[in-house]
Amino acid sequence: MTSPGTLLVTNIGELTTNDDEHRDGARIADAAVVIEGDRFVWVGEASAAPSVDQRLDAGGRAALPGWVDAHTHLVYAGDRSAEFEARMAGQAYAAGGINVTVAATRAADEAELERLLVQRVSEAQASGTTALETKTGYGLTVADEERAARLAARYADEVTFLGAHVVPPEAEAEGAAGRAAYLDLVTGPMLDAVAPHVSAVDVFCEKGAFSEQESARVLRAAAERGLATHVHGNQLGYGPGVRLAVEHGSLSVDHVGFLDDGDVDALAGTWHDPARERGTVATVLPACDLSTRMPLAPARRLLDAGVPIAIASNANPGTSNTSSMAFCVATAVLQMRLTVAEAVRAATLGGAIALDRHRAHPAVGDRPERPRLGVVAVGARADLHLLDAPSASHLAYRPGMPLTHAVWRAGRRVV
Ligand SMILES: N=CN[C@@H](CCC(=O)O)C(=O)O
Ligand SMILES: [Zn+2]
Repeated sequence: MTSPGTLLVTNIGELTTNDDEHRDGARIADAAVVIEGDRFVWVGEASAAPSVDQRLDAGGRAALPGWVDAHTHLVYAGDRSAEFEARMAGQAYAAGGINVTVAATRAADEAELERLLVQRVSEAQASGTTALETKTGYGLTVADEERAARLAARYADEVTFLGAHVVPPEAEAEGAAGRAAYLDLVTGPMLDAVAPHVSAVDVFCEKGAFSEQESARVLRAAAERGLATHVHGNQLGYGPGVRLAVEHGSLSVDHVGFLDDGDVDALAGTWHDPARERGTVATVLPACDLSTRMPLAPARRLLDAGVPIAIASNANPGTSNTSSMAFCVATAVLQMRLTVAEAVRAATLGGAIALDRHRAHPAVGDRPERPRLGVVAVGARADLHLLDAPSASHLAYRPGMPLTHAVWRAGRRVV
């Protein structure tokens, strides 16, 4: 194995691969990986590693797949720290705050919006995020949503259309007719405008946002165009979000703070239903739960019921202004009662499953081949996160500490 650009990272004290073939929670002790181009080409015990042209000694540090952040809202302008401060003084979160960001985002010029997006993506990368999904949803006109989707497609691995975030004020002012006209727009011309840039459609199914019937319409329109779906559901109270996601075969339902037994059973059932190609992931957003002072999503209960979960940051200016996946993982361990291995897996492979990126996709039309994410395995994209720690447990054992030592994304060292 001597082709130029081949790199051996060796003397990895503990490597989390997420590859179930490896014993001990898919971890290998005293491990090494070989990266060639944008892929892993060899993974195993350091003593058996092939010799290659470049070699990096990891000094016994722990390594894991880069974080796969499957839920963010990074295309926006403006600041909502005053709303946050009021919330910490006792005010409840309400969907209406989204419109403050919509106004600031519409007012920003494209270069500024792109600068802000790039800054946020680099910030996420600096703490080990190597793959991320981001959503539109702060434009809410055809032109503003198209602009957000187009910009996002330059920097995110997956882009999701969230025209159904809230009904914007100019439509809300027209009452029921304005609402209906806005839904016509979201499921028609707006969806057509963003379609070249997005792989999925999302809807905020909640009081103050979209009803069950309205949300179902959005999900049907996505399916008619062959797009995958996600649902923001059960965030502020019990509701139909999970049920809708299950009925419509969504890749994930996100937030899931308020679940009854029927919701949990329905999600688990999607993974045992032979009529389905795959099930619906429950994506938990611990930083958002804390920042809105909502109960933490029942991640332990979901896992015990057999529901695959993802942990994501939900980075956005309203409910979760952080892209730190390490913070989310530490919270999931310390407060949601996950083991370290479960939390790390949910923030890497879990995110990849929520985005349908745990498997490789062949090239289609203009879209190049998309390699597997969230695992350290031969053929997967070479996304690797080296910690300044001997074990991944330090992510929760030393919460809040800057543990990112080095990061490779698609074979390129970025940190
Ligand atoms: N819940 C809906 N959307 C975002 C919040 C958006 C905002 O408040 O700006 C979320 O996922 O929490
Ligand atoms: Zn969100």
